[in-house]
Amino acid sequence: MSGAVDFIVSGERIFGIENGHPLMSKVTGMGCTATALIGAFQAVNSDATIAATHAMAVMGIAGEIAAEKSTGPGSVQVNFLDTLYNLKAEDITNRLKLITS
Ligand SMILES: Nc1ncnc2c1ncn2[C@@H]1O[C@H](COP(=O)(O)OP(=O)(O)OP(=O)(O)O)[C@@H](O)[C@H]1O
Ligand SMILES: Cc1ncsc1CCO
Repeated sequence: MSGAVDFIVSGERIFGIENGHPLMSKVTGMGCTATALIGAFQAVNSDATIAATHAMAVMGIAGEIAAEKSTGPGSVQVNFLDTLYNLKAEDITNRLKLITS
């Protein structure tokens, strides 16, 4: 379930990702983008729950970096793609807001 907090729920395990930016909800197709990223992460991680959590962390962190560089939804859309392309491991370690149950 996506939103201000993304919840990844599977059986007994619940993870929350508190990254992202409200402007992301103003860009049509961000949900589909999240689905595509989750699919890509499934291809390289046999733990589907962790793969989805990692994907949403990258989604949210790229989204908040993009939004910080933007003046509205149009620039968020373009900056999101560039931020994803340029994302560094340190961006994830510095910004990750993970909630564990
Ligand atoms: N208020 C918010 N704060 C932080 N991140 C948000 C917020 N709203 C949405 N997001 C982020 O935007 C991304 C897309 O989620 P959203 O809930 O907007 O999808 P959606 O409505 O299904 O999208 P669409 O229908 O446009 O494809 C997620 O990564 C989510 O974390
Ligand atoms: C189906 C669809 N078409 C444009 S946006 C959208 C929702 C997926 O993000």
